[in-house]
Amino acid sequence: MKNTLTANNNIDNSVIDNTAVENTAMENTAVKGTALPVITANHVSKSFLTDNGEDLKVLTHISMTLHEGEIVAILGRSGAGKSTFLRILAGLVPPSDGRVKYRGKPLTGPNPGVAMVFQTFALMPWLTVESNVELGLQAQGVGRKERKAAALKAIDSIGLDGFESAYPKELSGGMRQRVGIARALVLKPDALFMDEPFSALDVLTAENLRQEVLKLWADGSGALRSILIVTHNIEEAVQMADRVVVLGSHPGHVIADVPITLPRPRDKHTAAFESTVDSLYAILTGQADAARGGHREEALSGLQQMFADSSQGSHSLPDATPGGMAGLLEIVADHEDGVDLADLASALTFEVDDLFPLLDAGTLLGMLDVEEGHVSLTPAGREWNDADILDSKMIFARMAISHVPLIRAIDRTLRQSKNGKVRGDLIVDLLRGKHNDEAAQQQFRIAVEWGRYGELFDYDSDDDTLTLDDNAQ
Ligand SMILES: Nc1ncnc2c1ncn2[C@@H]1O[C@H](COP(=O)(O)OP(=O)(O)OP(=O)(O)O)[C@@H](O)[C@H]1O
Repeated sequence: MKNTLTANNNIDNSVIDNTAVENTAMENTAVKGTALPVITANHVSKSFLTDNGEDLKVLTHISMTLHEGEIVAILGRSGAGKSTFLRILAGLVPPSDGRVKYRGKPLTGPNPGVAMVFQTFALMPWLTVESNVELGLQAQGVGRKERKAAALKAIDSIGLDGFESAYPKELSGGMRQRVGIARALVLKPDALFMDEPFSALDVLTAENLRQEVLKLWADGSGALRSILIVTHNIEEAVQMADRVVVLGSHPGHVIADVPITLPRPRDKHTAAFESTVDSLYAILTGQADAARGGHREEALSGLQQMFADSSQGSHSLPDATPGGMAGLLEIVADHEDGVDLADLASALTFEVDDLFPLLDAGTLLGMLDVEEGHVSLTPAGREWNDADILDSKMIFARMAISHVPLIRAIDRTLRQSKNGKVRGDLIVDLLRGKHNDEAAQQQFRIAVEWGRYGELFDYDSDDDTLTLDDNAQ
């Protein structure tokens, strides 16, 4: 289902507001309807065969178009299938279903209009900067002289002048990624694909490089035309993109396609920027909430059913500790009317998406409300925050049993067993019905942590036994 925002006037689903765009980037910016499509995806789906021979559906019915001169960000949580989608558009992986076209022609192999920049730079350590940048041209059979001239120009354009003869190991992370970008630019691609290009860099370096890429895109030289960037960083998406395509998970699907009409260059510290970040955050978390809603109507019957149900919808317990949640609630409680996510993140000097697991855990437990990027305590959250240690454990246990199907399932399994004991492996095996091995172990670990904190049950890893806590009997 498509998610449309109307509350925020910086985001709408109409055409881009031309008057709002202040810099020369406007010439470059696609005004959809007039700009030609460069790459189109039509109902693209993708499944992978897992080691145990099952089909893992990663993407389902994704349609989108990248227009000439446009910057599009694909935003989604880890595992949503963003990189897989990018690789399909680049022609590096075939879709299981659906079609990709480049300039109107169906793709049958690597996309000739695309050059990629990777998170991990992917440079050849034995080659100099110049040779790394020339690689793609060499593969295209471009002559030596021409290759060198083009490489030096690309090196210069991204601020690497003077480093032509250096080897990757002599460069900082930021400089290495500049080489990665130069290597893509030298090919003069119709579309530059960037897969989390700044996420391995420190905050300041990432910010500088983002600005330089935007400058190059806007300078009218034609070095950079369309850009497709994959990111899980909402602020990055808002800073860079004309349009943000938000992917939901399991399997990856489009939940929103949102034009960003903020004037460029964009200032992160304006109210308009922050409210755009908040609105996108609401789309991402709204998706999680909708999925979670499904749990509450479940009628539990039988062990297998209990665990199958406990893994449905939201598909996993967020990896957050009760202590971490308590810490977050304490900070939110300092603000009587709640606090904006962006402010909360910046007060903690983290990025908004770093808070996801804690926020998800708080909302899952019914302790936090997150609406349109504004976080506040629910009455139960306030009660938990104000309680002394003993009461706080009881409140946590109550909320976990009523809101978290997996905790409820373990609690019921223990109560139904004659001696109040159950082997951990049994629970992990049941969880494997819905999760891969690693995720099943992780879910078990988180459930034990939460169950222990609420004094519902305990786990002895030496003999792999879960037991009902004395207080819970
Ligand atoms: N070649 C493959 N074989 C099997 N499964 C795969 C393969 N490539 C990706 N996957 C699975 O597809 C899912 C989506 O992966 P993908 O890397 O596309 O997600 P993502 O949104 O880019 O995540 P992240 O932000 O963590 O990189 C994951 O569960 C991953 O394990």
